[in-house]
Amino acid sequence: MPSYYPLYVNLRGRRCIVIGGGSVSERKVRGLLDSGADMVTVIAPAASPGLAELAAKGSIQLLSREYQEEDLTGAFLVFAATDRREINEAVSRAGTRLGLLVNVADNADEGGFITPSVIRRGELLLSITTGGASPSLTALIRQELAEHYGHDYGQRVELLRLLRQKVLSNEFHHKNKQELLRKAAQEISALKLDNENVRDHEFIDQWMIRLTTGGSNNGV
Ligand SMILES: C[C@@]1(CC(=O)O)C2=NC(=C\c3[nH]c(c(CCC(=O)O)c3CC(=O)O)Cc3[nH]c(c(CC(=O)O)c3CCC(=O)O)/C=C3\N/C(=C\2)[C@@H](CCC(=O)O)[C@]3(C)CC(=O)O)/[C@H]1CCC(=O)O
Ligand SMILES: NC(=O)c1ccc[n+]([C@@H]2O[C@H](COP(=O)([O-])OP(=O)(O)OC[C@H]3O[C@@H](n4cnc5c(N)ncnc54)[C@H](O)[C@@H]3O)[C@@H](O)[C@H]2O)c1
Repeated sequence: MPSYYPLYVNLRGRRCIVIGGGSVSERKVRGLLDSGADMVTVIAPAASPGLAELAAKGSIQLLSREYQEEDLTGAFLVFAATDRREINEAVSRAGTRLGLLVNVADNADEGGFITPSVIRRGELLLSITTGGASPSLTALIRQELAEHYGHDYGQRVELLRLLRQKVLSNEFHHKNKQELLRKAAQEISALKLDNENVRDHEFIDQWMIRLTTGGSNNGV
């Protein structure tokens, strides 16, 4: 079994080619779009209604024909997601020869990367994999984590980003900035939040005062 190196990739401006247009392809395409990919091409003689709709909206380019090797030219990521073993294998071989990362939907070990299950809460991005051992267990764990890390985590992270910018700014002087930031993360992860709080700069200023004076945050 291979072992995997996790990383988060910025796909803006990078061509992602998906060969095959069924339900697996559609899931991968939606994952790409959710990640900010803006150059997604799907190649398949028949595409799912969802993919056709994304193409009609201009979110993806859809080429309604069979795969040819030249399709991989200029790709950054490649997904082999047809229902034909020999096509997926050919895509994987051609892509690997070109030095591209290929995901193979029906034979994980043949490809260069696998796709994890994902939870997005603003900038918080959790990903889970079992390395292909059990995609069903992966989906189950995602469900459990999604309940634990609710949608308010997006706000927590946004607030912590703003606080961190302030704490790290040149105007702010404190002997232990890292300790302050750890304390803020601990306290904000335990706090009840609503949208208003995050936009309110007074709220952040109050936090700054409380953090620097070591006061309790219960009243914020
Ligand atoms: C996480 C998720 C992300 C995504 O696809 O976006 C994902 N599979 C998901 C669901 C899912 N996939 C399958 C089932 C049916 C039940 C079952 O078979 O268990 C379910 C469950 C369901 O649908 O609920 C069938 C299946 N999957 C793969 C094979 C081929 C093989 O084993 O080689 C077959 C058999 C095909 C056949 O029957 O022939 C292969 C892969 N699937 C992966 C990812 C990669 C490893 C992930 C890991 O192990 O952690 C890997 C290795 C390669 C890759 O695709 O990158 C997404 C969950 C989304 C979510 O809910 O969050
Ligand atoms: N990795 C995963 O998460 C996962 C999950 C379930 C199934 N699978 C596997 O993924 C594969 C695809 O599953 P699906 O449910 O999306 O299948 P599907 O039957 O819904 O779709 C297959 C697609 O492949 C296209 N296709 C066939 N020949 C082609 C060619 N020569 N060039 C380009 N496109 C071609 C078809 O037009 C169709 O759009 C299967 O092998 C399945 O076993 C993977």
